[in-house]
Amino acid sequence: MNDVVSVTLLTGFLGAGKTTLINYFLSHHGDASVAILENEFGAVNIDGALLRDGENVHVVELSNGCVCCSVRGEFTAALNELLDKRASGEMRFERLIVETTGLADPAPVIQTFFVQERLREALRLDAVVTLVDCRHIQRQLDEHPVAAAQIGFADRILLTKADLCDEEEQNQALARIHRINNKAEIFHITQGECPAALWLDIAAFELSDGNALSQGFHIIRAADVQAPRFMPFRQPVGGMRSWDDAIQAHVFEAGRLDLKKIGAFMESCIARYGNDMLRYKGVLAVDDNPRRLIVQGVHKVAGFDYGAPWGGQEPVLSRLVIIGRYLPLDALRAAFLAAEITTAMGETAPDAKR
Ligand SMILES: Nc1nc2c(ncn2[C@@H]2O[C@H](COP(=O)(O)OP(=O)(O)OP(=O)(O)O)[C@@H](O)[C@H]2O)c(=O)[nH]1
Repeated sequence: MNDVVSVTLLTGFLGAGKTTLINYFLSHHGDASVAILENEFGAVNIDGALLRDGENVHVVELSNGCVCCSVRGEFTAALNELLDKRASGEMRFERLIVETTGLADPAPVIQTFFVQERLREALRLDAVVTLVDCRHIQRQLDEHPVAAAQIGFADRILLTKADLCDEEEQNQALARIHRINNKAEIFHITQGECPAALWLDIAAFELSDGNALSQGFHIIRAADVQAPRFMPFRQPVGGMRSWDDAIQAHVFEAGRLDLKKIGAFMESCIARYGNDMLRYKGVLAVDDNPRRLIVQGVHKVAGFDYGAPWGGQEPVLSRLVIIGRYLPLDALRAAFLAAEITTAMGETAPDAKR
């Protein structure tokens, strides 16, 4: 086993496709020996549950805050713990992928790898890889400065969801990305389909200036414009920057849900509040379906898919996390609960353990 662990910092705004990319990698590299540090903004970590398992795939979850600010100490502790377990043989992994929350500023996360001597020696930051949602990036850049920071720090950019955009929209997104960062190569990917060689072990962090690697894949070279170089944000005096207070993660929980009712709830919620629903994802138990219903969305683009069956022992619990702002929470919570299946006696269905 190599002594130094190669680290990929995977960033990109909420819903850009980070987990999808990791899953694609895992499903095509069954022998992968990898630790994945998953950071979620909300208290409930849905991504961890959506990642594929593997013998040497270790998923560590850090929830309830961003590794760039509120749980930064936990992040350092988690890195040290991973190294301890690797040294003792309890865990085997050759590489580490850190998936930040979609709201994370990469700068303090990058710093973490250089602050402690032990981390500096045992970990090598290979690249900051940023996923950019072609469909939503203009709006994200207009409304959230951190989206620009994520693009600005990228050694490599993977442009997702171009399949949802026409050519003009794609060109506009590219031009804007290029104005922020004109050094990172940009690759189109759809549904995470990306050869590992394009984002893992690319040694782009240290050589990021002037070391453009051409892999002969679908490379988009935006015009060679003179653009201002990206400048990182300054930390405000007196502490860490925290995110716009208006943005919060909300968790909705219930037992089994009536598919028609929850479908109608989601539809009306997205139609009315989609603009303020930055990101939502959920694992739901519906009707008497033995499989989980996975809900995913960014603003008004939503997807529903049946995932793995519920395990025999685990409580059947429907969970929806919405990261949003200005949402009428009480009304939404009541409407969500109203979709719960009840017995003739008015009680929730028997396996709805909460
Ligand atoms: N149409 C389309 N959908 C995509 C693409 N890539 C990802 N998605 C979908 O976008 C949604 C969000 O993808 P995730 O991989 O969960 O995004 P994420 O960046 O991990 O999200 P957060 O962890 O919440 O920030 C999912 O429904 C994906 O299936 C793509 O290239 N095209």
